Amino acid sequence: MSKNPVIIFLFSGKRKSGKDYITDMLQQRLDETQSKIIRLSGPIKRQFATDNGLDYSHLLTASDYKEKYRLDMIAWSEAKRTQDTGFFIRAAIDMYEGSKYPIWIVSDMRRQSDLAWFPQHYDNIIYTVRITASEAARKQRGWTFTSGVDDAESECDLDNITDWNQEVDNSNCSGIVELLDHLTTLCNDKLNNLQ
Ligand SMILES: Nc1ncnc2c1ncn2[C@@H]1O[C@H](COP(=O)(O)OP(=O)(O)OP(=O)(O)O)[C@@H](O)[C@H]1O
Repeated sequence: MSKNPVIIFLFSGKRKSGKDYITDMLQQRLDETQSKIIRLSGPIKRQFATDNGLDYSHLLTASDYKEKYRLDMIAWSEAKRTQDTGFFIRAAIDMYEGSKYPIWIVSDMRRQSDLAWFPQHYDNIIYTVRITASEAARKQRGWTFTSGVDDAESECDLDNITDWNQEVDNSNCSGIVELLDHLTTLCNDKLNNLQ
């Protein structure tokens, strides 16, 4: 039976806080045969694109295209999730072939229900990271407050959670190397324990 995963990183943060930026850097540091970025939004975007005749690859980029459809995607996915809280999580693990990789990097945690699901199914191997950034930094990266998006549950549901394993300010690059060093050490410890 597969022992995968041995560690799961759950990243969250407001829009343009730098989740993709940091999780990409983390994966570049790790052996790509050992780690996989899992985007919970992946199957949402794929299915939404199929159902609405849209370009799936465009929805994945930090583009105006993604922003244009964000509201509709949120409403559609909320309805699915209400029926089954684990629906998109299981679909994402499947889509990114999680069972092949010991290290999972979930880059877009947005809801308390997602945060509750992982320890229920993968106890003791979860490490949560909250990325923060000042509004000024986020604006510089292209963020503008959008009603219906920035005040929606998908953006605010984790705002009052405080018990993250680690919280990092990504307003500038000062804390990133230290974070990546620490996470890489955690991964190596876990992988060494397997041998
Ligand atoms: N520390 C940093 N230094 C320089 N550029 C950064 C930094 N962090 C993020 N960026 C840039 O800011 C932009 C937004 O970052 P990113 O896409 O990682 O945010 P996100 O939190 O994943 O956003 P969203 O929730 O909208 O997908 C990207 O162009 C990224 O390259």
